[in-house]
Amino acid sequence: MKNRHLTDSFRCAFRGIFQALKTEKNFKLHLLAMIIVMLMAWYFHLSTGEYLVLIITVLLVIITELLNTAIEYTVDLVCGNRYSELAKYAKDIAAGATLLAALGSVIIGCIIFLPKIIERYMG
Ligand SMILES: Nc1ncnc2c1ncn2[C@@H]1O[C@H](COP(=O)(O)OP(=O)(O)OP(=O)(O)O)[C@@H](O)[C@H]1O
Repeated sequence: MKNRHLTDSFRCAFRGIFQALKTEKNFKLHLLAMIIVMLMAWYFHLSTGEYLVLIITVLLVIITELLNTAIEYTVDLVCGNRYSELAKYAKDIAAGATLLAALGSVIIGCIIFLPKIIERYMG
C-alpha cells in the first residue's frame, strides 16, 4: 500500500482533497469564500503584502478544514457509532481549530477590505 513514486503521492493527495470536497459542505463553502476573496483582491488591487497575508489566511482555513475532516474520519474509523468521550474531545477540538482559523480569516478580511470598500463607495 506504500506509494513508490512521487506522482502516486500527488495523486493520493489530490484524491483526498476531492474526497473532502465531495463530502464536506463546510469545505465547499470555504472554497467558494476563497474564490470570492481572490476576486475581491483582484478588484481592489491589493498590494503584494496584502496578497501574501490573504493567501496564507485562506490556506490556513482550507488546511485546518482538511485536517478536521481527516480527524473525523479517523475517529469514526476507530469508534464507529459507539459513544466515546475521547472521540467527542478529538472532534470538538478539531472543529475548534477550524472555527479559530475561519474567525481569524474574517477579521483579517475586514482589516484588509473594509477601508478599501469605505474609500471606494462611501469616501
Ligand atoms: N463517537 C462519538 N462519541 C461522542 N461524541 C461524538 C462522536 N462522534 C461525534 N461526536 C460529537 O458530535 C459532534 C459532531 O460530530 P460529526 O461527526 O457529526 O461532525 P460533523 O458535524 O460532521 O462536523 P463538521 O460539521 O465539522 O463536518 C462532534 O463534534 C462531537 O461533539
